[in-house]
Amino acid sequence: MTRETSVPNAAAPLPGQTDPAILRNFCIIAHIDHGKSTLADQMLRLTGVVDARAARAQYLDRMDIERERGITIKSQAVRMPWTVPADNAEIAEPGTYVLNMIDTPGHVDFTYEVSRSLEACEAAILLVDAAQGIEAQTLANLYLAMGADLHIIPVLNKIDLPGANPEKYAAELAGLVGCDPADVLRVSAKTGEGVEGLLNEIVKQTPAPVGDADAPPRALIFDSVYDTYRGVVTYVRVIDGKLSHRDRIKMMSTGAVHEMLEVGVISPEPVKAGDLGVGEVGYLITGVKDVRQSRVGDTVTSQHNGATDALGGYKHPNPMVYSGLYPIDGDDYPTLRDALERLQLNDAALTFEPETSGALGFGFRIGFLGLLHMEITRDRLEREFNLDLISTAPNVVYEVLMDDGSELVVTNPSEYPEGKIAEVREPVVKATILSPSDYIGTIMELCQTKRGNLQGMDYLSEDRVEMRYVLPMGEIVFDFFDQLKSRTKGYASLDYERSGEQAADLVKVDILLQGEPVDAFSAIVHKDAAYSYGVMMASKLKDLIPRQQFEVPIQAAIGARVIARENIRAIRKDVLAKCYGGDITRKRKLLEKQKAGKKRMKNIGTVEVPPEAFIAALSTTQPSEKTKK
Ligand SMILES: Nc1nc2c(ncn2[C@@H]2O[C@H](COP(=O)(O)OP(=O)(O)OP(=O)(O)O)[C@@H](O)[C@H]2O)c(=O)[nH]1
Repeated sequence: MTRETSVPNAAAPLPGQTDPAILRNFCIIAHIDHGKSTLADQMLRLTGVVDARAARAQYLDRMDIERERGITIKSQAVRMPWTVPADNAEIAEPGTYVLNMIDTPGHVDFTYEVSRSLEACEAAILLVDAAQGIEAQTLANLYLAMGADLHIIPVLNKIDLPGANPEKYAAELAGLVGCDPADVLRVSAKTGEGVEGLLNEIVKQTPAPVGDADAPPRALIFDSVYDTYRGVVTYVRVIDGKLSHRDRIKMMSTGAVHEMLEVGVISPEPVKAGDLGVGEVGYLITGVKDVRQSRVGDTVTSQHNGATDALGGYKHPNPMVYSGLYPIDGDDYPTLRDALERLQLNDAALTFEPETSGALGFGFRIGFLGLLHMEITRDRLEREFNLDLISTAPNVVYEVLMDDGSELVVTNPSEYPEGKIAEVREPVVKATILSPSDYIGTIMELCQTKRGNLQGMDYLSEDRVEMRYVLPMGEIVFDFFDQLKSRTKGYASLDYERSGEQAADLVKVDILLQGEPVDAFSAIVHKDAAYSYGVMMASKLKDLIPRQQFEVPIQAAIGARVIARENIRAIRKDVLAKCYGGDITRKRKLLEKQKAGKKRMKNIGTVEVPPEAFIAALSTTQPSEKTKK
C-alpha cells in the first residue's frame, strides 16, 4: 500500500454516509488464471477509479512476487462508484451505486483467504475461462460461495480468444449453477467487451446489505496486513452500527482495546473517512504492530457501548506441510529468525520454531498451508532478505500410537520414535480431479501408485470428467501435481481438502554416511516405497558428495536393517601436486583457498559435504518451481 491518496469520485457517496440500499458487495471467484485480476483491473478502469493511463497490469496484485508470478496471494477490497444510466432501466434502477469488489486468490493453498473474503460479500461472480471450461477450483470456490449463502453470477471470460467456446461452456456452467445458459454473461476482461453490462448486472443481482444502523457497532475482520509505514491495516466489513475514527475499538475475542488512528476505504489507494456504516467495507489503522493482534475472523466493536455478541468467526487454518529451513551460512541464523518474524507480521498462517539438525546446524521447522505457500515463503526469504537457504524435504503431520498407549504427533522425521509402535496415522485428503475423459486411465494409474481410493466419477459433459479420490496427503505433497500435469498434458486440474486420518504402514528411512545418520535426509515413507527411496538417495549422494581421503559408505536403513548401500571411493586430493618448484607464496595461496572452501562444508562425522550436495539431494524430493498450475 502506498501513501498517496487519490481524490474520490465527486459523484460518489461518502463512506459513512452511504445508504446501504445502494451498496453492492461482491467478490470474484475463479480457477487460477481464468482472469480475475484482469477483470478487476478492467472494472477499476471502467468505473474511473483508476485512470487508464495510470493503470498498471494487475493493479490489485501489489506484492512484487504476486506480479512476477502473475497470481494473487492476498485478497484486496476496492470501493468503486458505478452509475447505471437511465437507458439501462430494464436491467437495474438508474442511479449511482457503490460497489465493493473483493479480489480473491485462486490457489488451493489460499482457500482460507477465499472463504473469509466471501463473508464480506452478498454475491460472487463465478468467472470461467471460455476456452477451458470448469476446473477443479471453479467447483471448490463455488461450493465455498454457496456455503456462505452468496448469490452466484455466472460469467464466461476470454470470449475474445480464438479457441473460446462460449456455447459449450455456458451450458456446462448453467448446468452447474442451475440457471439458463442464456443467463450466463459473456465478457472479455482483456478487451473490456461485456464488462459494463456485467457491472449493471452486479447492481441488479447483488442483494443490498442488511444491518441495524442503530445497534452498537460490529464489524468482521476479513483481512489484516502489515504495512511498513502504517503498521497493521485491518480490513473490515461493518455489519451493524457505525465505526468512527473517534472511537476506541475493542477486539471481541481478546477484549484488547486499541486507539483508532484512521478509518478509510480503498479506492484504489487508501482514502481517509470519518466513519464506516452498515454494509460498508473499509480499513482501520490502530497502531498495532502484529497481525496476530488483529486476527482475521474477530469482531471489532467500540470500547464504549460496544456489542456483547461477537459475529461467527472463521476457523484458523492449521499448517498441513512442514519443512526445515537452514541458512547455508550459519552466521545468517539471526537474520533468518528476524526475517521469519517479519513475514509472520503479515501472514498469520505461518508458524515456525527453532530446530537443530546434526547435519545442517541451527534452523527452523516451519509449518505451511501447502506447497505453494512453502515455495512463496522461501522465495520471499531469499529475495527480500538476501538469504541462501537449504530446505529439507516437506512432510505432513503423523500421529504415532505406541504400544504402551502413549501417543505423539510427529512433524519432523527426526522425532519419529524408536521402539514399539502400535499404529501410525497419516492425514488424508479428499481430492477432486477434473480432466478430459481421454486421460481417465493414466490418472487412475497415477492415483493407484499414490495409494489413492476412487470414491466416484461423474461426467460434466461428454468429454470431461470429475474424479473423486481419497489420497494420503503425504503422497500429494511431493510430485503428484507435476505428474498429474505431465500425464494429462496440462489439462487436468486438482483440488483437495483435508479429510481426517487413516492408519498406514509407514516407516522411517535413515540415510547414513560412514555409519552416521544424516537427519536432513531421513524421511517417513510407506513401507512399499522405502526401498526405492533408499536406493534413490544413496545413489544420488554417491554422485553428489566429493571423494574424500578415505572410503565413505552410504547406507539407507530402517532401524538397524540396511536396505541399500553405495560406496564413495577414497582419493587424496593434493592441491599442491601441480606446484613443482619452490614457489612458496603460490603454495600458500592454494592452501588458503582450500581452507576457505572447507569452512562452508558441513561435517558429518569426518565426512565433508558441500552445501550444494544437500541442496541437490533434497531438491530431487521437492516439487519443481511449477506447482502453480
Ligand atoms: N485473451 C484474453 N486473455 C485474458 C483475458 N482475461 C485474462 N486474460 C489473461 O489470462 C491470464 C491470467 O489472468 P489473471 O487475471 O492473472 O488471472 P487470475 O485468475 O487473476 O489469476 P490468479 O490471480 O493467479 O488467481 C493473463 O495472462 C491475462 O492476460 C481475456 O478476457 N482475454
